[in-house]
Amino acid sequence: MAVDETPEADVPPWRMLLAYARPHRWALLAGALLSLATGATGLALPLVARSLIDDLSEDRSIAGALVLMSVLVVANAGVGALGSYVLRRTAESVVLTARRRLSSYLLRLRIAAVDRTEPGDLMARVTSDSTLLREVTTDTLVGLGTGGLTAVATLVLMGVVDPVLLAVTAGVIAAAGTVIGVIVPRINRAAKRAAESVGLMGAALERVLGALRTVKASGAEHREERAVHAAAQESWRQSVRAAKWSALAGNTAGLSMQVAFITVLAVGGARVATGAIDVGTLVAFLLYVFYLMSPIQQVVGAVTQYQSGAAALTRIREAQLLPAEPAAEPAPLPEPGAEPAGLAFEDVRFRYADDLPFVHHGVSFRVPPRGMTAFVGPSGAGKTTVFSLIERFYEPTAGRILLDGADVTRYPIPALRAAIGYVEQDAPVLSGSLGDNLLLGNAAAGEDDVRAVLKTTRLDGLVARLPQGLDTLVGHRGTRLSGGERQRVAIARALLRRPRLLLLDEATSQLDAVNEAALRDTVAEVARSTTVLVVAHRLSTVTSADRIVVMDAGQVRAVGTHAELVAGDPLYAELATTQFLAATAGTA
Ligand SMILES: Nc1ncnc2c1ncn2[C@@H]1O[C@H](COP(=O)(O)OP(=O)(O)OP(=O)(O)O)[C@@H](O)[C@H]1O
Repeated sequence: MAVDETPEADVPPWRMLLAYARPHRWALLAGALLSLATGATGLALPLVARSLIDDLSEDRSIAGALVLMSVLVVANAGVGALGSYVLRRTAESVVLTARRRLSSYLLRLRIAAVDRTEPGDLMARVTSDSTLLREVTTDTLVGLGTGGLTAVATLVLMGVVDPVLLAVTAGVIAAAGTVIGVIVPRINRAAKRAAESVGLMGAALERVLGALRTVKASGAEHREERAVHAAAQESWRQSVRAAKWSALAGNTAGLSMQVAFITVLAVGGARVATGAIDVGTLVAFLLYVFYLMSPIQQVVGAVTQYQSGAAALTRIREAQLLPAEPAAEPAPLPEPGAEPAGLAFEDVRFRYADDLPFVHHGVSFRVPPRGMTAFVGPSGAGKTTVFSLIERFYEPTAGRILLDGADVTRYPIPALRAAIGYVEQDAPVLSGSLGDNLLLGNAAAGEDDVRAVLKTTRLDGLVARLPQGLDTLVGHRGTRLSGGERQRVAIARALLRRPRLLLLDEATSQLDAVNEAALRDTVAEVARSTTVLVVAHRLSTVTSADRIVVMDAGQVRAVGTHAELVAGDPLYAELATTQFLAATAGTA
């Protein structure tokens, strides 16, 4: 099953719904047929009732008609139950299809797109918006199909019984249809706003729960609580508004059928009096009017329910229109002993968005395979951005990035990333176990590899201390670990990928002196067989680097060794005496 079907911007929601339903069309058809069979057994009841009345008035036995009626009632209940089970099951499958496609798509979103969205809102699109498709599938697709067909069949039978009374009924239905036509757009607007508010509530909650310590430390619970409550309140208000209009539409349909009933009774009574029709025909017609109520309600329900589904589908489509990376199979990780990669930036210009200033103004440097290169420079100089561009989280506006002489855009993204181990500055650790975190980038890593990497990153002591060892749960974002442990987990994870190119965005003050020294040795060891790039904040890192790239305001201003740069580059000399020494002072 293709999961990467990106809907075009102008695809109407109903076509999206059909696309989601397509894989389940046979089950849907079976459910619809069962519903129709339920309707048909119900539809036969008035005819049997008429023959029962005829039998009565002509003094014939009614036993046969009674047995037939009982059979129809039982069949109606049995087939009805089976039909509704099949439909509910199919509706859940449609929701599952939508959730799978959307979640797969979200995982492929470009980082630039994610930068501009709220994760909580995206989450709401997968969780709550997709749920709305359940009712839409049963109520709209099937309701419209079976309700519509049943209504048409009923109207045809009514026409056979008495065309005049049918005309009366149709007139009343048309008047009600006009009123409902005015109401429907209002339901649509309210449903859309309600869904948006649920998204806002998700975003507000994610914002707070994702940084609860900061919120508490800032004493901002009440303010944040207000934001969440305001979104919840708005969702309530809009849902109530949608419910009000839906109820009005439903009642209009119900009322129209009662009006039709009374009108048919009056007109039909007159026709019986004039002898145009007999009482049996009037009773049969009235039963049809009564019977028509349910499919008409079903059709109106389908139309009103579709409004919230359309709102949800629009929001799902919005998410699927965000730019994503092409779908591709994961690439195999490098073989042990694979050659390290050379890297070059050629006059790279880059800005994070069209309305933002340039961050890189023509960055050029060349890093040979093997060895360690440190990137230094003032905060905001664009060092981390170098790494983001190598990983192709973003694409340069101009210039080229070459890996082993080939433009990085020539590699499939998974193949490019398979060659890279990346340790981000804030050393993110995912909720789950310590083991899950280590194997995140290389699920196939063997026990020996894990043991060796735990030793190099000095995590072996920690794992031995923990009663559950690698199965220890680390909490949301690894909050149950210390900052230094988190960083070492992130490094261990990157090393287990056997990278040809290791990108290490050094945190400023996460490691103690012992661990820092150990890590420096590890990185130096790795650099003997791998290309290592470090955004360096510590003097110890830069002094052990083979070369240092000094960046300032989005450009490379100098390249050299520590001694060369201290002597030759005033900015570097200043950084060396202020920033690096200050950063290492606490850990020395
Ligand atoms: N995702 C983003 N969207 C928009 N602008 C960004 C984004 N990430 C970084 N920037 C901007 O780009 C500039 C360079 O950021 P970068 O993280 O590369 O700096 P840095 O040299 O690594 O700084 P530091 O040493 O403080 O980590 C900064 O001015 C920052 O505001």
